[in-house]
Amino acid sequence: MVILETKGIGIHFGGLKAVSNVDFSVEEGSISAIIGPNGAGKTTLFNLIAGFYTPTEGTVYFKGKDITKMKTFERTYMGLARTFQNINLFRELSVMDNVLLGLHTKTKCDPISSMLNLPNKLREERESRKKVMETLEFLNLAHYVNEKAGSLAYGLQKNLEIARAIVSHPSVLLLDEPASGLNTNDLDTLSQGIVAIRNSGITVVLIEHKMDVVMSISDKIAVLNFGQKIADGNPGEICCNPEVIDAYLGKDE
Ligand SMILES: Nc1ncnc2c1ncn2[C@@H]1O[C@H](COP(=O)(O)OP(=O)(O)OP(=O)(O)O)[C@@H](O)[C@H]1O
Repeated sequence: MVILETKGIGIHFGGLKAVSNVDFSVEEGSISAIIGPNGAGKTTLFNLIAGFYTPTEGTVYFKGKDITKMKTFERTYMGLARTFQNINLFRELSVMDNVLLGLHTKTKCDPISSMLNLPNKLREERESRKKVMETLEFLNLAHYVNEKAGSLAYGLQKNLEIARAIVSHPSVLLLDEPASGLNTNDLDTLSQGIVAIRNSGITVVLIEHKMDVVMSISDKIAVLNFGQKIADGNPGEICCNPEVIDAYLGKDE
């Protein structure tokens, strides 16, 4: 079943067609990748899907519903989560507090209960902390729960961003270049982590330049070039597609 889909989606910035007429669909329970050269429109496509940009053409569907005009937070509430290309943590806050922030869209307590520390507020906070600990354990971060986010090594900070995005157990996780800046040793761990996330029931869509990661874990790959989709298929189909080789794989990235 298709869980996420764009039909004819596009956005123009002045005269620049950053994304143009892109049909992109994601099967529930899969890992999909979006690849393409620098400036091809990958992050812009994510921004259109997540609601950071309003398209100048086309439609976005999530769980069968037209979400094109929905606000970002409404999409998050429906179960669409994302990470950003650059690390976007609260460096002075603890690992626990950073991940707790990822739950704020799902907590139900009203402000008065919060101020008065009413029992339902306390219970909710206990449950939230338990969920955070489970997520940290899942991503091998439990050991760092009380550390400041900014004090963690780069690879752990990237993992922490993923923890914050998945703590509310979204239906779809959009990962923007999760492997950027990681050393070769960390790439295998990242790939295993992404597969484990998918196996836990979260559909994953990633933008990635590291071809080893893309080819080893993706069920489907879509290729963008100059804002347009030039190919999609499984890794075997993509890596021998002449247009893809010409546009991307043949270049040194
Ligand atoms: N808000 C914006 N205003 C104007 N131009 C933009 C904006 N956002 C993106 N662009 C342009 O749209 C094009 C696509 O950018 P985008 O960041 O989506 O590419 P990308 O494929 O993600 O590249 P990279 O792999 O380098 O991250 C680029 O030419 C970029 O400069």
